[in-house]
Amino acid sequence: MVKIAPSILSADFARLGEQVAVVEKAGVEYLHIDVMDGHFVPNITIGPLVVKALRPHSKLVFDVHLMISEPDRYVEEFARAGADIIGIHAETCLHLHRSIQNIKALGKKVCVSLNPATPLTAIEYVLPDLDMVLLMTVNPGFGGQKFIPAVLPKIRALREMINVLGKNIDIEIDGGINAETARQVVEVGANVLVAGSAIFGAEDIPAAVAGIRNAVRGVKFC
Ligand SMILES: O=C(CO)[C@@H](O)[C@H](O)COP(=O)(O)O
Ligand SMILES: [Fe+2]
Repeated sequence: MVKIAPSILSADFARLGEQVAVVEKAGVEYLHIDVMDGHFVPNITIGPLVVKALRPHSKLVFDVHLMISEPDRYVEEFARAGADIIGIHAETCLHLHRSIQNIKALGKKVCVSLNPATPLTAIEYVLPDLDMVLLMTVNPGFGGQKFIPAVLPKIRALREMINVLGKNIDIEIDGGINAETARQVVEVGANVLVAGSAIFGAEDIPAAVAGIRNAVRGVKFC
């Protein structure tokens, strides 16, 4: 089943708790939390304090997308704050295998993210250790950017790699997802969809969630 992960980057930060409750009630599975440091990406967002503040108010799976340099320095703090899945960028890790093991040792699910230009070979030898791979379909740093269709063959190639392994590894797609692009990425093997502006930017948030859900209903990897 396809999971929907609204990104709070496009939420109203002055009413964050309320907005999380709205998407939770709309039936999404994950809450996608974008952490940016102004160094790895040209934007600064939030840290573990916000994760900790939201945790008692939501039962959603907290999917923390770390877009920060030297993520090893912070993973323990995010784990303690209430992250369920911790995602690190391969581009930020000098010792990717070690960083993955650090997250696993904290008892958290581990995700490795790749920018649009980073090849799948960056994760080839660690893939069996991962719970999820996040493929960026925009350059990281901002919500509301245009989907990069050149990533579609990369999604398909990753699904084929995972099928060969015979393991249950999720493929999460992040950037420019709406009802139309959601369908395109699910057709080539994605099963977790991040959507920020398409959900929190909508007049009717539950209708936007339903629109994405309906667009991918019954769509099979082909
Ligand atoms: O990680 C990021 C951006 O770097 C994302 O999670 C965005 O927040 C997605 O926003 P939309 O493209 O869906 O508006
Ligand atoms: Fe993200």
